[in-house]
Amino acid sequence: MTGLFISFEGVDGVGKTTQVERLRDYLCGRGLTVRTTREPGGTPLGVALRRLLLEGVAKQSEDGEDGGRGEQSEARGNAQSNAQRNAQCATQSADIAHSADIAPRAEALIFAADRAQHVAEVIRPALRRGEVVVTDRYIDSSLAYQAGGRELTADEVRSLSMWATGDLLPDRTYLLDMDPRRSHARLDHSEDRMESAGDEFQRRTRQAFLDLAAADPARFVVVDAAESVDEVWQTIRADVDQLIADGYGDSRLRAAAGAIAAAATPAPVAAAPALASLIPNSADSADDAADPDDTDASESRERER
Ligand SMILES: Nc1ncnc2c1ncn2[C@@H]1O[C@H](COP(=O)(O)OP(=O)(O)OP(=O)(O)O)[C@@H](O)[C@H]1O
Ligand SMILES: Cc1cn([C@H]2C[C@H](O)[C@@H](COP(=O)(O)O)O2)c(=O)[nH]c1=O
Repeated sequence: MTGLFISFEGVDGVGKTTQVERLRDYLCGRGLTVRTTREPGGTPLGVALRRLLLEGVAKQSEDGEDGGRGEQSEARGNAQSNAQRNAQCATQSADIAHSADIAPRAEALIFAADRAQHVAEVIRPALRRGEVVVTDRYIDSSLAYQAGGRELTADEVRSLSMWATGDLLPDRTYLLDMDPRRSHARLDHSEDRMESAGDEFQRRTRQAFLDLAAADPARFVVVDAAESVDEVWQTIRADVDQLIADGYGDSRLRAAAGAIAAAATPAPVAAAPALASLIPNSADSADDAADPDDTDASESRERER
């Protein structure tokens, strides 16, 4: 039996984390097991990768010093000898003291590595247990930021991510959309490496998200994130109620559809069985999500995009 896989997407500060928490509380309150998680950083490996991606790597001066960040001695030694080699061969090398910290392709690979670990360690096991997985960012962030923002090709980034995940896509993606200049103003921390990529980068990223949503209306729901927290939540809640009532997920979710209808309807006792009877029986289609290492697994979530 499969669980239900939901992702939240959007540019920085649109309110994803806020709505992930609302959805978790709502579904937990109805007796479902909900696993909330995020990218990058949903696993111990991911936490280390997140630090690299958001804080960047220490710049090396020509004499090999690491700018005071105290990197591990082995890494420093390697970089130092590179710096020395560069100094001897100045015509063929960039000045590493002033080079960009992470190249776009390297960045895409690190996000994909984070996602591969995340799917293997957290998402697939939870879906196999029939849980609801709610992730704060997933593959569409790579398509929007690394393809839209950094201007790698969408095909490259998609192939990389689909390989990393064994083609696992969410059942539903909520795209919280608003002008990044306004959403960034909501942030109460200093900008990280991605957030400080510039207005034009953020504009391209937002547009890429909107293009992705337009191309896959069955998976995406676009929500106006400039509305209040409550208004945004009401839109999501209405959709998730419908999603569950329509029969996504396993029998526990179908049972929950009755509970949700009961909570929302003044005459719940009569309404719940009627709703349950509308939900298709998915006993023969529901199975494990596809696993790159499990050739017998269902392909219900393996959708080519
Ligand atoms: N609809 C809203 N209206 C006004 N403020 C909001 C709204 N939603 C969230 N906020 C506030 O905006 C800030 C950012 O919200 P949140 O952390 O949920 O965004 P996010 O999209 O997860 O950000 P990030 O991309 O940096 O992880 C928080 O202070 C939050 O309370
Ligand atoms: C998954 C993913 C994320 N990003 C970017 C988007 C954000 O700027 C940061 C993550 O920070 P948050 O506070 O957790 O939102 O990383 C990306 O560029 N590509 C990705 O695949």
